[in-house]
Amino acid sequence: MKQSIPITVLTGYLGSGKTTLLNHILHGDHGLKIAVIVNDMGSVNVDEALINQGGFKRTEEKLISMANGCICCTLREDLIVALDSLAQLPDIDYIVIEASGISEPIPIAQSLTLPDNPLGIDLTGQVHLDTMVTVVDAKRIWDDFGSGQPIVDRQKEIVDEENRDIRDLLIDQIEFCNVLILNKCDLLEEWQVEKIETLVHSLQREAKIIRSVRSEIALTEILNTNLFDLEQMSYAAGWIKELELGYQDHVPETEEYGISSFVYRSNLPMDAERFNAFLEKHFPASVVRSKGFVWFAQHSDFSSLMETAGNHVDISPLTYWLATLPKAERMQVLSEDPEIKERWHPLYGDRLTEIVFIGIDMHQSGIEAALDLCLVDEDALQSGLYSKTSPYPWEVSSL
Ligand SMILES: Nc1nc2c(ncn2[C@@H]2O[C@H](COP(=O)(O)OP(=O)(O)OP(=O)(O)O)[C@@H](O)[C@H]2O)c(=O)[nH]1
Repeated sequence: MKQSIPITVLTGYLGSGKTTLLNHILHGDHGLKIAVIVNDMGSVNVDEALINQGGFKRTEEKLISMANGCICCTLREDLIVALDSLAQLPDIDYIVIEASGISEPIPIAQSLTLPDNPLGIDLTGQVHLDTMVTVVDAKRIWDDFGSGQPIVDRQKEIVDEENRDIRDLLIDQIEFCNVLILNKCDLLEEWQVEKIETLVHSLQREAKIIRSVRSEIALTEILNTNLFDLEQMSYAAGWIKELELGYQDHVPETEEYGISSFVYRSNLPMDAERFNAFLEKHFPASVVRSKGFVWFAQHSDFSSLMETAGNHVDISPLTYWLATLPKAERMQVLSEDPEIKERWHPLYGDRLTEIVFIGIDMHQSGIEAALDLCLVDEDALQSGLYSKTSPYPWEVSSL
């Protein structure tokens, strides 16, 4: 008889280090054939692309991407269907689910453990929840709570459901897990990490707390741990509350916290200096997380990955545009991937800027207008009359 497949769920706030951890797992020396479900709230699943870049295809493992919603609410049924279909595959040893950064962990655990969903699919015996992991950005916790009011006092204050904010989501994610990874410890001093560890421990007494940099932890801490125990977890206050409310009554984060997302797209390139000035001087505080691919006029042969998480900005060269590859190679990829072919621009090929913004009460049109001002226009591009200077000292050979 086929054995039930264990599942590890990775939750954690936007930009905490879940994808970094997932890539660490996929490159790990565990000998497991792992299927992965990646969930992104925006309509473009950037994580999926990054995981593919990270060598996922090489391992020929199974990746299911769920975008434009959250597996704890709008995509909950899709998650159940996906797990049901993965369980039918003959050679999967393990499933890792990366939840979107705004997912609440309890409804996800519910979907995996309770047989009474509206689809009538009973996952019991096919898959089981092995470990709930929460990745926490230690720097963010420090900025949000560490230097000011103690986190436990804030928790006591949270009595009015109408006034829940992002910090409550962070607390929910901290509270409901078996393993808590305190990531980005490199961004704090030792005494600060100690303080944060104490604060987190005051909220979460059961979970194992592991400090990390770039989510580098021993994989035995989060795979096949057998730590998830439904009965024990049922004592968690939030879990009981959700159970009482029932399956359908989970309030989506969009309503609960005023979170929204949109994708900025352009077929024209960005001017690197103007884009950099936007990031450094005019980046709106309402954006909690952004992530995407940028075409820079000054670095036109390859795409760049830009991402922001809180106050941190990361921008780096990623990979050559298909349009720059030799014709035979390009035709080969295009014949295999009709989606790229469909989006192919007659002049610029697959070059495109595509950035997902997730934030709270964002002024979308204002952000779009600011980004439009960074574009190099068609005439300048055609004539080559645009600034060639860039603040990014990238060597093409490093790709
Ligand atoms: N300094 C520092 N940066 C880190 C660390 N771990 C991850 N990062 C960076 O933080 C950013 C976010 O990391 P991700 O792994 O994409 O975070 P995520 O939780 O998957 O983000 P979402 O999918 O948007 O929720 C990236 O730029 C990472 O390179 C760390 O330990 N230290």
